[in-house]
Amino acid sequence: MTDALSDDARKTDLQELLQNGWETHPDRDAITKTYKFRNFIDAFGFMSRAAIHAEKLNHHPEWSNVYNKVAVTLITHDVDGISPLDVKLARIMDRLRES
Ligand SMILES: C[C@H](O)[C@H](O)[C@H]1CNC2=NC(N)=NC(=O)C2=N1
Repeated sequence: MTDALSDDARKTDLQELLQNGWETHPDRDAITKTYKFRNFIDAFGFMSRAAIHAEKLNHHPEWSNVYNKVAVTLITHDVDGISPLDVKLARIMDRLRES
């Protein structure tokens, strides 16, 4: 169990993610991003690497893949909103995307 993202962290951590291509979900207190890759293998490789981190954190993305795109939504179901775990996983995914 984790806590919802604090008001302070919404002004700092969340803003930083919004500068980096994340968007707030229109209907939920969640963040979304669609990553685009060169091809399906690169997209699936990203998902495989992200999945290992997600499992280690015990925090799992809602995501879908179509060919070279991976659409990600991050939310913490336990708090029905964004928590520090979503910030953590978002940063990891951005880092994996670059490598
Ligand atoms: C019981 C288990 O710890 C919980 O269901 C975890 C697993 N993964 C999770 N993933 C996400 N995204 N949100 C959660 O609240 C969550 N909870």
